[in-house]
Amino acid sequence: MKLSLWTIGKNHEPYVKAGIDDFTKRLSRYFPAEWQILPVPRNAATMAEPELRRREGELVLDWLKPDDFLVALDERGKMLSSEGLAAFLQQRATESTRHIVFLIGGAFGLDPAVLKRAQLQWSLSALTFPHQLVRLLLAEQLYRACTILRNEKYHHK
Ligand SMILES: C[S@@+](CC[C@H](N)C(=O)[O-])C[C@H]1O[C@@H](n2cnc3c(N)ncnc32)[C@H](O)[C@@H]1O
Repeated sequence: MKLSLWTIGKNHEPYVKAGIDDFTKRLSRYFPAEWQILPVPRNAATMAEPELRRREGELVLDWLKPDDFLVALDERGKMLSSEGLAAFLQQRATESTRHIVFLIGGAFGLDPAVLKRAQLQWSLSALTFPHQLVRLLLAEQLYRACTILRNEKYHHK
């Protein structure tokens, strides 16, 4: 099962890049994992928020393959414990999901059409985080979930 981590916007900022690289490398020991940074639509600066969200949404829907399992990160989504995330990965692997796409939205969040396409809308917290920090949290939480699945010493309760 492959894990893709998609985000819209700029490259990883240096203040999070080292951590993202580290956790993504660790995560790759369990599942093939890669980042995809989708480009911001042209003329984004001149677009109103709903238009930008819609254009970004079209891009995402274009990139997705029909059998991709989409997890949209959204603060209004379902909250999971780390054990819950581990159970989710286990279930997807058991059900022979080939590819999970974890999607982080741009500055104005995700388009309703993308949220509708998602099989899971996942909230990390009721707080709103900047998308650069969400990248780091996502990589770390996926790695943590994998260590839980393998009973490895990383996650302490
Ligand atoms: C700056 S936030 C966008 C906030 C936007 N105003 C909204 O209401 O969605 C950028 C992206 O980071 C992710 N994000 C931020 N906080 C999050 C949270 N608590 N849980 C899950 N994802 C979050 C989401 O994918 C969001 O689209």
